[in-house]
Amino acid sequence: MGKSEMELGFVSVAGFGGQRRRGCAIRMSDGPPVSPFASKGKGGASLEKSLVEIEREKNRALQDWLGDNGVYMSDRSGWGKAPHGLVISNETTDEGEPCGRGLLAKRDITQGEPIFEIPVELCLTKAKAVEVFDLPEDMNEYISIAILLISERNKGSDSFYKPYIDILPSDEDLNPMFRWPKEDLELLQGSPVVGAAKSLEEKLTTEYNEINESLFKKRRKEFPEEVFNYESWEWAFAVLFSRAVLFDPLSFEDQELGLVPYADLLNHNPFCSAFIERQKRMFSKNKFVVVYADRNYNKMEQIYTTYGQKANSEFAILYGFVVDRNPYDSIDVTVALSKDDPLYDVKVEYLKRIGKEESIAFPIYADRSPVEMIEFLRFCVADEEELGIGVFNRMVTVQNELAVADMLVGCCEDALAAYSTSLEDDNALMSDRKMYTMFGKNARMAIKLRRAEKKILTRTIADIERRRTKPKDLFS
Ligand SMILES: C[S@@+](CC[C@H](N)C(=O)[O-])C[C@H]1O[C@@H](n2cnc3c(N)ncnc32)[C@H](O)[C@@H]1O
Repeated sequence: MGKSEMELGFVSVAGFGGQRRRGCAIRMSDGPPVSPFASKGKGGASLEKSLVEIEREKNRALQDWLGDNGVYMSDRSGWGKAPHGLVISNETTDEGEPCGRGLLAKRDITQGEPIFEIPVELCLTKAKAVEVFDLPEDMNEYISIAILLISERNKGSDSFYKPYIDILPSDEDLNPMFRWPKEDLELLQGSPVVGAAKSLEEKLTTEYNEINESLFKKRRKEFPEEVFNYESWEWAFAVLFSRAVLFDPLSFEDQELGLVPYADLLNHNPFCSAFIERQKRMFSKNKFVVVYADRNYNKMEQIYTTYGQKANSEFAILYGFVVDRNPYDSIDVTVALSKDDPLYDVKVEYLKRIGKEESIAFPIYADRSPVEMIEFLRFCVADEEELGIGVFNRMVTVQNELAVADMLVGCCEDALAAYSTSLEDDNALMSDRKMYTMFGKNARMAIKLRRAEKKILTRTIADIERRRTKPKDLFS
């Protein structure tokens, strides 16, 4: 049984008005970060009450549905079972940002305790989709589950999954970066994340067009255009990217993608190690998805999971949020052979032979640069003699090591110069809390993300400058 990692965006954006800063329009919200359930204006109190009540009813319906379908939801201990220990909160926050629903401990929970167990039959998987729609066996898992999800949402009250579908974020509340409007992406001018977000959107469009031609149009009765259109396709993928779990990721044969009702209410904490496992039971052919507590939790504490050791850019693109305290944050920096290098042709020829490009993007972190990048840089800056040594996994010569430092500093400086704002500008924007909270959610995430990237680049430069006097220790 391998660890499963949530691959995962919900976001509610209130973008009104506008402010210009160095050519970038920043959309403002009409107030501080708000929960999707908060109300505004006259008559707000009663509206809020009813919205809150509606969302609570959805939670109750989900919990009843889980109980009716084999999940132990009782408040009492059962045979070998502790009372169900969770309650759904509709208004969780992290770093001052609303996170939507989340799961809280209803009682003290002990480290290692199985917090809940969901029968695999309740999960939405490719196998289910193939069963319902007779889809081609070789169809991609994401596409198969997206088709099932769109179909179940459209069934409304007739869907077995209704209580689950009802708690999924709506189209407006689902705002991963690949769905951001152009003006929000402009706030990230210079960041490599913009290209990545656009490329994901293009990929989704291409895939939709292909499936539309090869399946939907050919089986129109089953896949009517008013249901299986690009809007629902994008919604389904945004749900999948932000909520699906990969079971048994380490086993090529057993790994499987699935949406796991209830488990997908767990929010992300980079310091959490709680994992989601699919297990087989003794004396039963049924499998369960189990979540274990990674530590002791006090009553009313939020229970988290980890969505994996991802960079903020990945969280933004797939889930629509960014975390400041992300120890795994990185930024891709592209390093390349110089065309002015007298040995350019020889080096390109060599790289071709070993199947490498002459320009490669590497992730750099606040506290380290990848060994492979340093090796590649040593090769890129090598003179004829150094090239003859042919070993780049350690310092070649002092001169070569210092040339690597120069090149890396140059790449980081170029990357910093590409943004339309400086780190100081972003620090000032974020430290003015009143102003910062007035921005729409996308704008807040964009500022947070570009600031985090600039911090990594600035730290890398400072670190190299500090170590320059001891070339042997520069990259060892
Ligand atoms: C798997 S769902 C978790 C349940 C979700 N909060 C809901 O309301 O259904 C993932 C989504 O929760 C939100 N989220 C999870 N962890 C977060 C965090 N640390 N900060 C901000 N938003 C978070 C994001 O919108 C993300 O796309």
